[in-house]
Amino acid sequence: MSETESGSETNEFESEAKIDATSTPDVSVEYPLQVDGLRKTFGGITAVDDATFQIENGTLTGLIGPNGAGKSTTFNLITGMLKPDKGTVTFNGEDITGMEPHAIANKGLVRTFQIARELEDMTVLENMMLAPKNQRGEKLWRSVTPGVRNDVIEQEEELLERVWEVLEFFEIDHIAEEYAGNLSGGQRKLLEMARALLTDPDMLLLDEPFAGVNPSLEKRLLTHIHELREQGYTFLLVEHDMDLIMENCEHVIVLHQGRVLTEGTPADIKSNEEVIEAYLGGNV
Ligand SMILES: Nc1ncnc2c1ncn2[C@@H]1O[C@H](COP(=O)(O)OP(=O)(O)OP(=O)(O)O)[C@@H](O)[C@H]1O
Repeated sequence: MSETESGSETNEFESEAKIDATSTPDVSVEYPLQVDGLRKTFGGITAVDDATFQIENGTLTGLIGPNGAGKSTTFNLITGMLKPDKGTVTFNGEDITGMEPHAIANKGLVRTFQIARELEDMTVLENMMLAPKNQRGEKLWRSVTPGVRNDVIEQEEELLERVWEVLEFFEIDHIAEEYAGNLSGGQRKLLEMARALLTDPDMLLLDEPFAGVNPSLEKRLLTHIHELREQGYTFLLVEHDMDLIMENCEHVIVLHQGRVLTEGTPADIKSNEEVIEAYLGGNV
């Protein structure tokens, strides 16, 4: 375990940094994400088959299902990495079906991405400065006096301020000068989420964010996710660890063979016979 990870155990993961309220999401939409009749086939395989669900604002929803259930494909369809054969994806009331990933991210629907190899040779701070900023986010650091040369400097300063704010929030400000390639698995996950947050999203899609993360850092990541959820951010989480899903999500959607088998509270899901059967009799 790295010094950072073990050191974090002492402060019980309480982050004092708060994300600036001016950048928190609009909470006026009850169901920001709606997926309706989504279908995707690969040759003879139907990966997603008439999937329909909606995600409530400000919630942490888990998307679960056995291997091959269609979770990753669903994520890819929602975020524009894949185009559906049928069905629609609506975000904040707008049909975003088939839009390009960057256009969807600009709307405030963002997924975390692994740090690309070329970014490993850059520091954490450089990774943050190079994080894609969406148009909404850019407005935050746009100067009030357009056309003046000092604008550029002001924008840079505002961006830097925001970068430090987000680094502090995730408690990785002390490794700002560290090369991304030297980070532990868990620290990389924190950086990935910090980069995603810098795009000023309304909703974050997390695909197995705890894979390869040690328990202490997993707890810290979860603390940050809950803090952000309380501030109004909406999360959709794909995760294989059932206990983690059941303990942390208020709503769970179960995919099976590309369809929504059932959805409900963790208690509903745990006692659902069909779900247990879908997992081949395993403990859910
Ligand atoms: N690019 C592809 N080409 C062909 N088949 C694919 C492709 N992507 C996914 N599939 C198939 O679609 C089905 C759903 O896969 P998907 O990865 O979405 O499931 P998953 O629930 O994310 O699985 P896991 O939990 O194992 O990651 C599987 O049968 C898979 O083999």
